[in-house]
Amino acid sequence: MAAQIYSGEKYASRRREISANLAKRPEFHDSKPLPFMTREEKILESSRKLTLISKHMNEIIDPSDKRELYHLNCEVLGIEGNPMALHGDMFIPALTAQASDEQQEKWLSRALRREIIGTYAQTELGHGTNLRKLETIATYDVDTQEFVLHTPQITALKWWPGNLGKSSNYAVVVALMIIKGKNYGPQTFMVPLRDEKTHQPLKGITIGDIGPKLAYNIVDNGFLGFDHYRIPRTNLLMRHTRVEPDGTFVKPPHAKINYSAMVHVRSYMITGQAIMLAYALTIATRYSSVRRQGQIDTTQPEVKVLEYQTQQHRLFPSIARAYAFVFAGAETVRLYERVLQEVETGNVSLMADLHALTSGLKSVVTHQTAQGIEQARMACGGHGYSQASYISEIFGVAVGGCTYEGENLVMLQQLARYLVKSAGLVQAGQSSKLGPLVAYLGAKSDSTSLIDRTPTPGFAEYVKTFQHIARKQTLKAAQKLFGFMEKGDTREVAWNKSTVELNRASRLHTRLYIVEAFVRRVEEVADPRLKEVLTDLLRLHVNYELLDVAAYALEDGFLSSSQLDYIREQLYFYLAKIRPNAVSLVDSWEFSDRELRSVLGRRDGNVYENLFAWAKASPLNKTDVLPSVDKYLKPLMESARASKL
Ligand SMILES: CCCCCCCC/C=C\CCC/C=C/C(=O)SCCNC(=O)CCNC(=O)[C@H](O)C(C)(C)COP(=O)(O)OP(=O)(O)OC[C@H]1O[C@@H](n2cnc3c(N)ncnc32)[C@H](O)[C@@H]1OP(=O)(O)O
Ligand SMILES: Cc1cc2nc3c(=O)[nH]c(=O)nc-3n(C[C@H](O)[C@H](O)[C@H](O)COP(=O)(O)OP(=O)(O)OC[C@H]3O[C@@H](n4cnc5c(N)ncnc54)[C@H](O)[C@@H]3O)c2cc1C
Repeated sequence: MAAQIYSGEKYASRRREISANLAKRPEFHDSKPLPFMTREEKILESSRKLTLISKHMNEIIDPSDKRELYHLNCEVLGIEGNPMALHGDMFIPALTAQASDEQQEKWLSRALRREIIGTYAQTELGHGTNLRKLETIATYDVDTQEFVLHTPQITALKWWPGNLGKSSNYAVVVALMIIKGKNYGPQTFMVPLRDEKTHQPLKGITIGDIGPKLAYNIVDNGFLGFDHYRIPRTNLLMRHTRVEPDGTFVKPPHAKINYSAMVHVRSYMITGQAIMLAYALTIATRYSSVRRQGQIDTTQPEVKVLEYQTQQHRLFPSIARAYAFVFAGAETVRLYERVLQEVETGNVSLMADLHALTSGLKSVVTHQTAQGIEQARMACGGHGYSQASYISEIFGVAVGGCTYEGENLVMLQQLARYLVKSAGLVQAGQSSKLGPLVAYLGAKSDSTSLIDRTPTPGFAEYVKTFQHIARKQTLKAAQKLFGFMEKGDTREVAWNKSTVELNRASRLHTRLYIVEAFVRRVEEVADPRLKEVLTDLLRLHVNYELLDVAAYALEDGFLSSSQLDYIREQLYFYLAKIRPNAVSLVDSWEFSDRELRSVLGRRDGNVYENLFAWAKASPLNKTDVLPSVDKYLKPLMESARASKL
């Protein structure tokens, strides 16, 4: 099963080897539990381990293999980030996709050798979503052939970029490019921030950390201001866009080609989110198979809480989603790598499809992941609320994904633009022009769903039902938009009046895609035992997801209430059928205890002993009487006692 999750036996077994190697190297392990450390201690500890990784990486992994590096980072550094998180996630991808060969020789090679540390500085105090209204300006000075970076007002301060505050000495900065008074929109520049030897900020740069956040606090998200700060013309990233010495602008082959670093993260983060969801479910499912509370048969001992149907309903659909997301994530990464290669040859034809797909997936997956993690926390009762479970940190890190790389409701609208165009083609009788991701929009629905109308409905009946729902909602939302426009609204006003419906269409389209990705993967599985378990999980998935969106199919009679009853019964049947395999389904992700960092979710199942040992190690228990008691509580009690006398 691990080979299914990790798209092949090779990587699955490499993960095991890497974990086994690290188990023998105590210097790579957390020196104490992360929840017992201050933010400063965590950053120090993470930097220590980062240095070890840089020194010994070649002995443990193939550093050219992104996935091996990712696993090494998960084991050693964990999810709370590290001082070079953005260096790998965005700085290097931005240089790879946007720097010219010459620029890559100068900077990318140094970045890859970790001679310099960089980040991606785009968002500002006043603007994150609307990139065209960024306020940092890069004005071209033809005389000196330099760009002058400037922060004209407080809202123009860069704000949020990861590792900008304290760790990075370079950044890929996004600024509005002005040449001879003309605004050429957001462009990307390579900008030195700190002296390479002293790490002091360079003259003209104001820089610092933005303070603690909900989670992800090892990362020093930062602020950055420029005071007429000059960089050479050749620091504009010029793989696709160019500015000649005389200020002539040479257009890229696609207007949004500079957004590639964002598309990179959106493509990879689907897998990252699946893994965080699986972390939380591993903890909650293991704990639920140890925790005993209450009885189902009063003549029998107390049961494991995993026997309760409600507990299964709380956890198992999310287990299925974690599998579905990791399968969908593998597809997005493949498409991203393909588009990256094609763009290199000047072919930008798939950029719009990739952008639409990743915009929808990032939104739906992060939202459902956060929901699933929070349910997993609640499924652990009181102990879920303790940081010993580590689920609150997993939640905090994962839920950030709803905001970063494009606020979810905004990104759903990006997909909606694509769907509306596709609906326009259908309306114009040009369905043959629809791309493969939306070809279903041009098909005709059956009059009713065939679920429960054939002896054993296959996945095709479910897929058709999801297609019917997504198609109906897309065409309806597009019609609403077109209707407002016909009545005289501008497109923008009409759009704003239709966005709740349009975003619904985007979600339904994306959920259909996720179901199809799951079906595609299960169909490929050859091993019959594995296929049976995955088929059960997929059946749970399709029934659960369909119930969740059934209102759309009930309202036009595509599904009847008796079919809905059938779907509910199927769901309950598969909850029970999956129960014996539930622990194996989460164990198949093969997370080591070190990677999971959860006292509650350890493989040995000794929950109570482990919790007690953890509590005893809490910094508060170092002494029996705290200074706060000596200083305040004792005098308070003493004076209360004295006044009674
Ligand atoms: C196993 C590995 C796991 C790895 C896991 C990694 C986890 C990493 C963890 C943590 C890292 C966190 C790092 C976070 C970083 C950041 O947050 S960086 C900042 C991100 N910011 C955003 O995402 C901003 C969102 N806003 C936008 O993207 C844009 O403003 C916009 C909303 C897309 C609008 O852009 P713009 O105003 O320029 O657009 P318009 O002029 O209106 O044009 C819209 C048309 O452009 C098309 N478009 C937009 N983007 C793209 C694209 N990228 N590619 C192709 N086409 C694009 C869009 O479709 C419209 O086309 P149309 O007119 O034909 O409809
Ligand atoms: C953990 C984390 C890490 C980050 N790392 C980085 C980084 O490394 N580099 C970087 O540059 N940035 C980074 N960011 C910033 C992040 O990309 C932005 O916060 C994000 O893109 C959202 O933009 P915003 O903050 O401007 O939200 P806003 O756009 O102000 O959103 C506020 C509300 O307005 C709504 N809204 C906005 N526009 C529209 C619209 N057109 N239609 C309808 N509703 C709208 C949103 O849906 C939301 O409900 C990070 C953020 C976080 C949380």
